[in-house]
Amino acid sequence: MATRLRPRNKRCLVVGGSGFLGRHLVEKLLDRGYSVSVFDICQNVEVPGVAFHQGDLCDKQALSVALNDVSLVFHCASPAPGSDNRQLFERVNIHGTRTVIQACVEAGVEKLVLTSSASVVFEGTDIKNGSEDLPYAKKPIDYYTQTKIEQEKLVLKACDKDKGFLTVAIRPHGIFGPRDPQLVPILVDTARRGKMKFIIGNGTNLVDFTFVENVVHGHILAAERLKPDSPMCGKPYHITNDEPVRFWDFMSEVLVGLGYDAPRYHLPYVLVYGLALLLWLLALLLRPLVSFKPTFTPMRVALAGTHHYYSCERAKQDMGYKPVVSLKEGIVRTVQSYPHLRRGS
Ligand SMILES: NC(=O)C1=CN([C@@H]2O[C@H](COP(=O)(O)OP(=O)(O)OC[C@H]3O[C@@H](n4cnc5c(N)ncnc54)[C@H](O)[C@@H]3O)[C@@H](O)[C@H]2O)C=CC1
Ligand SMILES: CC(C)CCC[C@@H](C)[C@H]1CC[C@H]2C3=C(CC[C@]12C)[C@@]1(C)CCC(=O)C[C@@H]1CC3
Repeated sequence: MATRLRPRNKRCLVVGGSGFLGRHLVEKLLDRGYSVSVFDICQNVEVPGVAFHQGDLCDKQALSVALNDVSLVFHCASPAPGSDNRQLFERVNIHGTRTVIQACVEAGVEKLVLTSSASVVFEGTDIKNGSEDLPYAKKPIDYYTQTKIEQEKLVLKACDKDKGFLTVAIRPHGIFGPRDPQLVPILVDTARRGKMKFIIGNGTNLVDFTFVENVVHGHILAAERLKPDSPMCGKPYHITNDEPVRFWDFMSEVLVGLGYDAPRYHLPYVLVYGLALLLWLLALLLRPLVSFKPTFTPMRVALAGTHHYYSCERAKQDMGYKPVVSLKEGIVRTVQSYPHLRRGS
């Protein structure tokens, strides 16, 4: 069907559509017959049939051009969580999201689906089968989490049935899959530097890792089920694989799949967390003189040594969500997609 003939509710814009999740979302939307445009600060590849708008989401004018005749917006742009740049996070995740909301309202967009994060409730201590009713983290563990909280609040508060502007937030956790720029590449880099020999803590902590196609499925379901009379308006939803796994079993499976040794020796969690905190402080203090980025940040150590898995019961009930790819299958497909990261290549 020619783009201009598609019904208005099938015309969408993916803000952050050049990123890992964004590109998978764009591909699935195209498969499902949507007319798709992308707005991103950078263009990694050209996707046939997709109009690309290059710009910063803090620039309302640039956004407005991209929003012309669009009724559905997915906002999945964010600076990389590994960055330590507080100003960048505040500018993009808070002020930028405010700009996205304003531009959407002015352009007459009907639905805004935000990619939030399950980490908005994570404070570095155990979460077991956490529901969406958990309070936001009072002491967010880093600037990324702090600004994701503010971003989610802004989007959910903007939901206004009377004005015909509906919003919803998807909270994925530990997304992995082909083309992921962080989880597998960081893991392999750490292994290649001989630093993946140790298990932090006793190794029994359960976490969620979510295959990217399940996250995409959750976003599209949310967009399609979001209606003025649905319970979804202005609500957050966990989207996971619904198969919590031991953090260190998951890491080991990926490492072994790529030809590396699984970590074996245990280190006490408190010791590693303390060291990571010390290194982080040192990096902060020395920043004007020398710049170094520790691999084991307090956030990563906390994620590696605690339970953090979430219930997606609400998504099942309100939007009929069910993962479409199992964890086992997701790991196989992910490992196959990284031939260049195999040991010896
Ligand atoms: N990767 C993960 O495990 C998880 C990710 N998320 C969220 O999912 C979303 C997507 O994450 P990923 O695809 O992993 O990240 P990514 O880094 O691959 O993609 C983010 C995209 O946003 C774009 N972007 C950044 N700043 C921008 C700006 N000022 N204006 C326009 N575009 C801008 C980037 O160019 C990039 O293409 C993010 O909101 C992230 O917070 C949530 C939970 C887990
Ligand atoms: C060096 C090792 C101890 C850990 C290597 C793997 C990590 C890079 C990843 C394990 C869990 C991942 C994760 C995220 C990023 C990559 C990991 C830390 C997020 C912080 C990405 C953004 C979110 O919203 C939450 C994610 C939680 C899990």
